Amino acid sequence: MNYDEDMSFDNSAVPTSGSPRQEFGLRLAAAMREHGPLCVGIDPHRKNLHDWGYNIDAEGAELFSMRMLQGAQGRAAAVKFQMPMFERYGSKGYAALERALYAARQMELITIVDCLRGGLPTTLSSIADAYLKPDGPLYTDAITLLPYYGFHSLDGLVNDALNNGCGVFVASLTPNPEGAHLQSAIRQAGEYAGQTVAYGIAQDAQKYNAEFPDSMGSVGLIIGASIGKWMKEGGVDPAKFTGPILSPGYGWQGATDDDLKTVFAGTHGNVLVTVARSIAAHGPDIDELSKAVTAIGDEVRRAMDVAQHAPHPTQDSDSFSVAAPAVAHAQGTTQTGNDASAVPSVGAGIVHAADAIAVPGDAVIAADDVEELADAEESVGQAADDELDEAEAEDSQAEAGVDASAEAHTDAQNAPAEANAETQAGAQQADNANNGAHASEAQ
Ligand SMILES: O=C(O)c1cc(=O)[nH]c(=O)n1[C@@H]1O[C@H](COP(=O)(O)O)[C@@H](O)[C@H]1O
Repeated sequence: MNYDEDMSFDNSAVPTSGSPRQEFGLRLAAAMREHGPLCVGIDPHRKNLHDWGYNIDAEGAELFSMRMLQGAQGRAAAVKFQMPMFERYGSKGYAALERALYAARQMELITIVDCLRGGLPTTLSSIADAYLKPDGPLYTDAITLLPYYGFHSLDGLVNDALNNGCGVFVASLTPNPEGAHLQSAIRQAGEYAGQTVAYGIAQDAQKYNAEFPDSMGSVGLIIGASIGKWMKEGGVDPAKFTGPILSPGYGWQGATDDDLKTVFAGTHGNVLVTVARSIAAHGPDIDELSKAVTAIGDEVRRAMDVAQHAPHPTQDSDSFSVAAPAVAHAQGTTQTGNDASAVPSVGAGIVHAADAIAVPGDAVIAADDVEELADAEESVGQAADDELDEAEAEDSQAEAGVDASAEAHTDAQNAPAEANAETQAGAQQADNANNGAHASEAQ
């Protein structure tokens, strides 16, 4: 089946550029149409660096990134950098991330920096300056955000992102069990009183996307691929969201093709599936990484193709119709040439917490099942926690072992030389990208 022909958002019918506020969604949709819905997670975790025989330092993180980028180039729509895994090395780590971002842009990969920031508007304006402005040191296409000061605490940053042609992904229903407990809590007051925390987040994000109803928006959500059991409690229906959805959890964290098909049934070609460790496990050989990106990309593409053609999981008549967005259009910009007839009608509301969601391939989640599901989730959560503890323990051992024996370890001895060579290649790309950036600034 030709994925291109089956994108629910026929973005070939909309301009590839238009209002800056539309730009990230359009660029990401075009990249997903060309390369499929995979986002390669670049997580230079100490265990990954150790397994690849690299030093656990900024140089190791940069070398790791350059190899992951080469595996992803031309095979995946986007890459996502796990920012704290660079930050841990201080200024050298930031410099490594800056160079990796430049290299990724030169490779025409959409970049997301996973910094999961949140806070009050004054704090966030500095985050926008760092990441979302063309002259920012860590300029990227999109960043991830936490909305737990309230979604509107993010409005200034979201507008900065949109006005600069960038996007954001706001955590909504994350795959960790405690996250589900928090995010499915019922709000006591305010606009969304009586509905879940996650519902209000999704609804507020959707208001921005309603600005461009005929194409994928630029304000995204993070919805874990393994949250099937929590969809009813969470009160968020991914099929009614028209911005991009960044979905971690596939592969290493246990989510399968069936989970993707279930959780994202009826979505619109707007789900970007992040995979990090299941790809890194094939490194450091670039051919092997490339093959892994292609193979996992194909799996994810097939699953999402089924998902987006699955019947909409809920037909609630009380669907919310999203009010006109309370955001201003960028001055002097216009939206042109959208062919609304080429795009299916997309309900812009997000399902109410009390509405049941019929999950294809699974049972309709009924109220009676909730207790049973909660028990099941606890055991899954415990298993996941145990696995994480084990991984952490393994990581500490690995790090202790590597740190102690770094000088004697043959691989570790080889790594810096290789790191230098590749870092120079990355730096060269960064220089070229810099030159390009300066050239375009000069124009
Ligand atoms: O922000 C994220 O992307 C994220 C949010 C979340 O709730 N869970 C989650 O796993 N992630 C990230 O998604 C990636 C998943 O990596 P793997 O589990 O190795 O494929 C990692 O970079 C995680 O930090």
